[in-house]
Amino acid sequence: MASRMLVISPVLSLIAAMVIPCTALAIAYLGTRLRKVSKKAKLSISALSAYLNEVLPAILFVKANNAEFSEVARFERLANADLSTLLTKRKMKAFIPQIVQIIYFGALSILCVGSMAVSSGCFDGCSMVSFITSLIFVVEPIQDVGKAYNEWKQGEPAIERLFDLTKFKSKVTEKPDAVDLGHVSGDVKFCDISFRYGENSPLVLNGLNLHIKAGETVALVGPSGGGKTTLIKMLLRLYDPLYGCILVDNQNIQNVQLESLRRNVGLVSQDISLFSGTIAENIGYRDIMTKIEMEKVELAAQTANADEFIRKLPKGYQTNIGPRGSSLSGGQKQRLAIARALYQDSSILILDEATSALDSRSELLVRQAVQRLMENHTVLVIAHRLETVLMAKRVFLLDDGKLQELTPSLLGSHNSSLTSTGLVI
Ligand SMILES: Nc1ncnc2c1ncn2[C@@H]1O[C@H](COP(=O)(O)OP(=O)(O)OP(=O)(O)O)[C@@H](O)[C@H]1O
Repeated sequence: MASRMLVISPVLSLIAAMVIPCTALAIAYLGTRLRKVSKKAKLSISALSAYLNEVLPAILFVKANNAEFSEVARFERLANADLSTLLTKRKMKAFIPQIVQIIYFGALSILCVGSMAVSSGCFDGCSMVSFITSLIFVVEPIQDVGKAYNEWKQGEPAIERLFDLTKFKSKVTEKPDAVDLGHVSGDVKFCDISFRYGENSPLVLNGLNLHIKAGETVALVGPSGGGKTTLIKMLLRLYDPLYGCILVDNQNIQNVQLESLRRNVGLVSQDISLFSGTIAENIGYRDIMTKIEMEKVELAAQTANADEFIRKLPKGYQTNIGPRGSSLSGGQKQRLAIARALYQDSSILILDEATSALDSRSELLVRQAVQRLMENHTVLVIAHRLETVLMAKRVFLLDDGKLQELTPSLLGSHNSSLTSTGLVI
């Protein structure tokens, strides 16, 4: 098209070419703004993915804390921020070609008037129309539509996957007449529980029976893959058993509201349960959508031996601890997890002991905190250390889907047969 314009009239082509600096200026200005918007869009998408990376691995903990709603709210806030920056970016990207067109049309009008005055008799009306048409076609609106269509097609599979996920229905459902469990004393019975993950998979739990009395601490040990976490998932009703039932204060958990069950059963996972946010928000996690009671937070931190280190932080309880509590040491993270459980004050606690090693002072502080946690609560602890096991009233080995109670004599003698329990001795 450009060569055709040159053939028709080199002078007018030169005048038309003067449009280029104007366009360049406009594009440069819009380009700077687009860069800023793109940077903002990148930050918002990375905030969203950092959030998902943090929350999805801890989904068990989120569910156990009835925190789905608050997490959905947090997700929506970040997703909406991302959507709005993305839309601004898209609008700007679409705006640039429009600006180019407007400048061209403006130039065209001047060109038309000017050329009629200047070039009278130089070339005929047909050439003039042909010249202007060529100029219009230099701008490539169709190419832009093609690009937009390409982008849309690229995003389509991701959107389809997202919609597929929204169609996914949980197998655990709440009965319409499910009752509120109220505040329980903490008596837990596993009655003849059998479970497998898939129809053709082997049984992970096989006719398992266990009665934990209110206020009692029971330790669960066993080799990796023995079914300890699965048993915990059953108690939180993340899965329903294939056979058998679980009773809390003699109520079958399949007949109670999920929210009320998970309010009474707290999960203290000392490894990965912290989120980016302040110390106060992490301890008062259960009230994050309502109002965190600072007095309760501080009391929980004191009992968990965490208050001292928190007060030394730059902003105390309002210090941001970074993704997964990355700015804290292992022992500090564990004490925060315990403080959170104390704040929640569920009658039944599942304590998933951290596997990471601590120095002896931290170990002692954590142990004291765990001991305090065990007072006044029913505790089912997945133990990895002999010291924790020795704090429990009864100890069970879970292997191959079956429970076997371990006698104190076996645990007292640090003998080699303990290696089958998966404990760090
Ligand atoms: N979501 C799942 N889908 C299918 N199989 C699973 C799933 N979760 C666990 N399993 C299988 O169930 C068995 C028991 O796993 P579980 O996580 O309960 O063991 P565990 O005793 O907690 O192990 P560890 O001490 O290593 O955490 C394992 O064989 C595991 O592969």
